[in-house]
Amino acid sequence: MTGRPVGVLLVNLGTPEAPDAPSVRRYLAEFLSDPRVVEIPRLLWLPLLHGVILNTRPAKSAKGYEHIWVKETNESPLKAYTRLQAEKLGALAGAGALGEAAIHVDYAMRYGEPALAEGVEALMAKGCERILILPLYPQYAASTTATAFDAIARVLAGMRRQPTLRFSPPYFDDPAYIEALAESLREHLGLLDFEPEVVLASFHGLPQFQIDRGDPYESQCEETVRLLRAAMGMDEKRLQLSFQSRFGRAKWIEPYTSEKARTLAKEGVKRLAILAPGFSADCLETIEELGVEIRDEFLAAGGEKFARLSCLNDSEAGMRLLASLARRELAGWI
Ligand SMILES: C=CC1=C(C)c2cc3[nH]c(cc4nc(cc5[nH]c(cc1n2)c(C)c5CCC(=O)O)C(CCC(=O)O)=C4C)c(C)c3C=C
Ligand SMILES: [Fe+2]
Ligand SMILES: [Fe+2]
Repeated sequence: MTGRPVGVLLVNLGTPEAPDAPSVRRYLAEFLSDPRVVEIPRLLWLPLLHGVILNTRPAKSAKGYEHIWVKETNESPLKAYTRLQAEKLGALAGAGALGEAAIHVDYAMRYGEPALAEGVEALMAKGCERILILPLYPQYAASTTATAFDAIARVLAGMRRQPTLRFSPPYFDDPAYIEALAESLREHLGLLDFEPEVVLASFHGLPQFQIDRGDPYESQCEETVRLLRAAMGMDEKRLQLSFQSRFGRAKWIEPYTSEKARTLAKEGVKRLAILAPGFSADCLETIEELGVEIRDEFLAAGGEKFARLSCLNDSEAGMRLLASLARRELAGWI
């Protein structure tokens, strides 16, 4: 290892500290107060958020988090997988997989803990004057990618001696991403005791007006699926696309995963597998929403076999992807 150390900070969305209503309330309050996430005028939104949503949603969501909580390490799956991704990427870097420089890897959350400021400061304390910020969002949305960069810029705004930063771009069409998804999909389909007639790629949804205002998110999801179809040799009927996790009453981008699953069952599809290529780690939205709610809807509508396939998480394919992204974005620094 030579030269001054370089830092890599993996950034994910955020997650509660405990599976109870007060912790979920704190998390949702921070998340849903972000004007990048909810683009409704503050004067209308804040009374609704504090008067209704934060009094009802936390208790319901806490039950979901309780189901999926990782008891051994006392953290949510999202945090557990993101931490493992950082640890494993650090080990890969230590073994020279990213190049010859000393590379420190850490992770942080846009909302909640560990905070972005903590992550940047921890890397600086290890001597990193150059830091690559790598948001774990394959597709760009203002509500995820842009708000992470906004928040990092606010962290630096308070510093006398700032590090030099690079921001990693969205990787929706990166061959390493498509190959990791294809490898993971092949492996998981091979483990099933049935052959799905349809594989559904379900992405987190967005309000339609955010797309209308210029978010490239929907077209990037479509491009990911187009490339994954090509890599898998699947056609449009076999590998389909939908959007989940609608929140509130506004129109979100369609088709909705819940409607899609029911429609497929009603059209006679008996065996369905769902993957979530837009999530780099399994979380409430994949384990509970897809694995329980959507499964139940599919089976209730006449489906017979259902499988939810894991996200890339800290799998070998997933780690190869992160190493590939980091190696490319660190070019010239290492
Ligand atoms: C209010 C609107 C929301 C937008 C816009 C939004 C965009 C968005 N979110 C993710 C990824 C995740 N979202 C997660 C949870 C979650 N998302 C919203 C709302 C919006 N998301 C809510 C209210 C919640 C909480 C769910 C609940 O409490 O029931 C998560 C999971 C976090 C976890 O701890 O498990 C992820 C991940 C993306 C990628 C995205 C835009 C593309
Ligand atoms: Fe979300
Ligand atoms: Fe949800």
